[in-house]
Formats: sequence, C-alpha cells, structure tokens
Amino acid sequence: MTEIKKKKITRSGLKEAFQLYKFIKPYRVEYFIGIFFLLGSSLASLAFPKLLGDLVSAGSSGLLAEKINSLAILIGFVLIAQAVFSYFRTYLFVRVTEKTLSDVRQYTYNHLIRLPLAFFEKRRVGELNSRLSSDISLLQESLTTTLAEFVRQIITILGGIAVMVYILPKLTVFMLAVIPAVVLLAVVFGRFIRRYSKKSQAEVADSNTIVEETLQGIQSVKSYTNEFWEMARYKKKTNEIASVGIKGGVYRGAFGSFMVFGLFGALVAIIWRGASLIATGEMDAGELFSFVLYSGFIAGSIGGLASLFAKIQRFLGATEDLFEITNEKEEEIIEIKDVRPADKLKGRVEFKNLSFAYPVRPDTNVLKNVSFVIEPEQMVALVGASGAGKTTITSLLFQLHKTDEGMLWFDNKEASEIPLSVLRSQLALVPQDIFLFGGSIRENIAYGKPTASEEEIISAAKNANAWEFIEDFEEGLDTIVGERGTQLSGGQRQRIAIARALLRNPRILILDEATSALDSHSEKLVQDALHTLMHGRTTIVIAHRLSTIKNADQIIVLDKGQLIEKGTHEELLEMSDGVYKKLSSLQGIEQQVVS
Ligand SMILES: Nc1ncnc2c1ncn2[C@@H]1O[C@H](COP(=O)(O)OP(=O)(O)OP(=O)(O)O)[C@@H](O)[C@H]1O
Repeated sequence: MTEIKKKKITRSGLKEAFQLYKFIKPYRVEYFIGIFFLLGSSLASLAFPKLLGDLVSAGSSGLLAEKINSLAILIGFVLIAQAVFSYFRTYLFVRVTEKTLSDVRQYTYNHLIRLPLAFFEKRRVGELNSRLSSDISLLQESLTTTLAEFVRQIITILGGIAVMVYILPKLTVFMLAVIPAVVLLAVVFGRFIRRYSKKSQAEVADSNTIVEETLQGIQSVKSYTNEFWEMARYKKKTNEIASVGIKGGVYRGAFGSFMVFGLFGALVAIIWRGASLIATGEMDAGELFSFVLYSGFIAGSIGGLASLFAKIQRFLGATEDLFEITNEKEEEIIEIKDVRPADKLKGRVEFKNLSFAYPVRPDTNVLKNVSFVIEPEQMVALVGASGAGKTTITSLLFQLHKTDEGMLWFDNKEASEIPLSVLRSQLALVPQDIFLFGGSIRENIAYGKPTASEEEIISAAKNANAWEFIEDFEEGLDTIVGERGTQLSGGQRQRIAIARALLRNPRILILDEATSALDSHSEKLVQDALHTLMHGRTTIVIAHRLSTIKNADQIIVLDKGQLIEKGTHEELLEMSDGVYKKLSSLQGIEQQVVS
C-alpha cells in the first residue's frame, strides 16, 4: 500500500474534506443518531470518576450501607447505559461508513472509467489503484473511529475540567499547570524517539544492501580482489548502526525515566496538594479520588489528541487525492443499446491535413499533415516502420484523443460532432495483444454485445472458426480462460476476439495484425475468420506482414508520422524508389507477385 501523504490542516483543506459530506448526506439521520450515542457514551464515561469519588466519600464519611449500595447501583446503570450507547454508536457509525464508502467507491470508479485516455497516460494504473484503496480505507477509519475519538477526547478534556472546577477550582488550576505540560513533553519526546528509531532502521537497511550487493556480485568482488575493501565498508556501516543504536538507547532510557518520573511525579504532586487540602477540610478523600482519575483521563486524552492530529492530516491528504481524481473532467459517455438509424455510419473515413501530438509530449507531432479517404466497405492497410504512427491513427478513429490540427470525418460529419458513444459503438478493434477478461469464453465473446442471446454467441463463435475448439472443451462456452486468457493458445484467443467483434457488428473494423506467427493450420483458420469478419464493412488493417494485404483496396505507407505513399499493391510496386517496394522485396512479396 502506498503511504498516504500528510496535509497541513488548513481552512481550504477542511473545506475540501467537507465535500465528503455530500456522500454522508443520504444517511445523515443515522449519522446524527450515532453522534448522539457518541455524546451519550462519552458523557457516561465522564461521569465515572465523579461517581466513584462519591462512592469513596460515602464510605469514608461513614454513610449508611443503603446509600452506598444505591450509589453502586447508579454506577451500575451508568455502566449499562455506557455499554448500550457504545454499541449503538459503533453499529450506526459502521453502517453509515460502509454505505458511504460503497457510494464513494462507486462514484470514484464510475468517474475514473469515464475519464479520457489522456488521464491514464499521465498516471500509472497500479499507483492509481493502490492510491484509491489506501485512500478509501483511510476514509473508513476516519469516519468510524477518528471522528469518534476526537469528539470523545474533547468531551473528556473539557468535561473533565468542568467537573473538576465544580469540585474544587483551586486544585484544578494546579492540575492544569502540571498535567498538560508533562503530557505534551512526553508526546514531543516520543516523536523524537520514533524519528530516531527510523534512522536506525534506515542504517540497518543500508548495511543489508551492502551484503546483498557483494554477495550478488561476489564474482566481481573476488576478481577485483576487493574483499578487504568490502570488509572495511561493512565494518564502517555496522559500527555506525551500533553507535546510532547506543545513542537511541540513551534517549529511550531517558524517555522511560521521564515517563515514570514525570507522570508519577505529576500524580504525586496532585495527591500531595490534595492531601493538604483534605487536611484543611477543603475537600474529602472521595473528591481527591475523582480528581486523580480525571487527571489520568485528561492526560490520556491530550496524548490521544496528538496522535489524532496526525490522522486528521492524513485524512485531509486522502480526501485531496480522491478529489483530485473526481475533479478531473469526464468524457461524455452515454449508454447505448441500439444505434438510431439516423446515427448509423456508412463507413466513410477521411483524414484531412491532420496533425497530432500526444498530450504528454505536446511538442512532438507523431502525425504530420496526414490526408486520406477510405470509402465505405473498403479494405485499407496501414504500413510503416515501428513508431510510424499506425496505432495513433486507430486511437484517433476511436477518438481516444482529441485531434488538435486538421480534421477527421466520418461520412459527412466531423468526428467531434458525433457523440463519443455513438461513434465508438460502431467501431471494433481486434488488437494485436488480445485482452481477454478472466471469466468464461461466453463472457468474453459477449463483451462485444452484452445483450447477445445464446444463439447469437454460438453463431459468432462459428463464424469466427472458434466453435470447433470451444466444443472440444468439456465445459464449452463456460470454459474459464484464465487470467488474461492465458489458458488458451494465441490462435484461440484471436478467434475469440474475432467472434467478439462479429457480435458487435461494427461499421468500421480495425485489425491490428498479430506479429507472432501461428502454425499454418491456425493461421488459415484465423485468416478465414477475419475474411468473414471484414465482409460488408470498412476495414483498416495495421499490417506487419505484407502478404496479407495484397488485395487491399488501398495501402497507406507512413514514415515518422507522414503519409509518404498511397495506392494499391500493384501501384506501389511500380514506384521505382518506393518504400513499399523496398519493404516488399525485403519480405519476399514482390517475387511472389511477379511469379
Ligand atoms: N500514449 C502515448 N503517449 C506519447 N507518445 C506516444 C504514445 N503512444 C505512442 N506514442 C509515440 O507516438 C509515435 C507513434 O507511435 P504509434 O504507436 O502510433 O506507432 P506504430 O506505427 O503503431 O508503431 P508499432 O508498429 O511499433 O506499433 C511513437 O514515436 C511513439 O513513441
């Protein structure tokens, strides 16, 4: 889990965190009842020292057993009330927190999945994921315990002081002069020691690195006869660890003594002062007993507040991270069941003087003034060296990135005029690196059309030449494909992806031809399936092996983002100095055509 950064407690940070309230709002009644129980349980525990003191006073002043018993019964009732309040407080807070978190999770995920691709190119997915999970579990802690602790501690401190003032202001002033100072010193001292022990851990880690490095590179150590140099290096580091450790021991010893001396000393001081007040008749033993207990409570709460402070800072950091994501602008995505006839594309595509740079590298145009037209139902191949811009063209077709210069048309509309979901629902991509989800074959095929019937799925599988191997599996369509489809062969995965695209029945199909060669039988099955898939729609193929695109209606050759040649296979071969011609002869295609 990634460590969550702390954020200073500022007004704007708190205001931002307050945005969370909109998620709690639907459950606010329960939450406020929870706060009521929290107040109740805090007040009940606050009453204890007073009641216990009364009990001691009753005993020491020789009151009747009846009075003593009724006080004990009252304390019993307060105990029960405290238990009941605590139970309902926890129950209600957990209920509200779980429901709120589930809403926050859904809201964040729904938002995240609607963000444009450019966002994901800026952030690492793994980081985003762990960020989200650690931020959200921190919110969980904050909503259930941090707030409750905070309220309880404030009530304990203020309420405790109020009761003490009520009992005897003089001794309260004395207590306030002693306890907070001791506790705050302890907190500061404690933090210092924690930092120190972190330093010593870091030194130990460094020494481990030396051992690891030298053992891994033992051959180099020996061949350079550097054993003695390494021994000296390790000796120096381990001696440093020892001296840091010894210094730490000094501080830790001092801290222990300080705690005993300071806290017990404070207690002794209060009891000493109290005893002299009892002697003068200003208070009785029971009241002093209450005082000592309240002093303990208050000391604990001041210490607790200090650690809560760090938790609140982390909570603000977590909400800031979360809102950083949810404040990002979403793509306009709508749910599409069926494309309206008026929105149906014919499949004509036109790039007009289009230039494009990725948002992460705005100064480097990866497409430069590219223009071409693809007529409906044509098969067009994109050819070019690695990095030429072929994949970029396909991402622009999907409008995964916005184009900045030039135009991209679908039929007679500019791409930006077509709602994203309407456009994307009529496109399908069969990528090179096929991504299957971990579920069954059925789920993977149906991903192309989640509403597809069993017959449709089977028919798509048959047309994709996939049915044959699916049938051979004992569990047929319900066969689990393994994480990312690893339990299937490359050719099988491709045919499933083809079946998925067939189900989608797109107007424009984009094929990123797989580079890894299949055996000739699978290759034929895949090629045949692809032909079925290409039939009756515009197809754009990113071709790596030129043998598969000889029959393309048009071949577009790209070089470093520029369109350098365009034509049919034969036309391009006629260009005497052509890049395509050279590529073909490299791949041995020319000869095949000529022969
Ligand atoms: N998401 C991205 N962000 C920034 N630059 C990118 C991104 N994707 C690709 N590029 C750059 O854009 C250029 C074109 O890449 P593109 O993937 O379109 O080439 P390609 O022709 O498909 O290559 P290949 O055949 O290797 O897949 C390359 O220089 C690449 O480094």
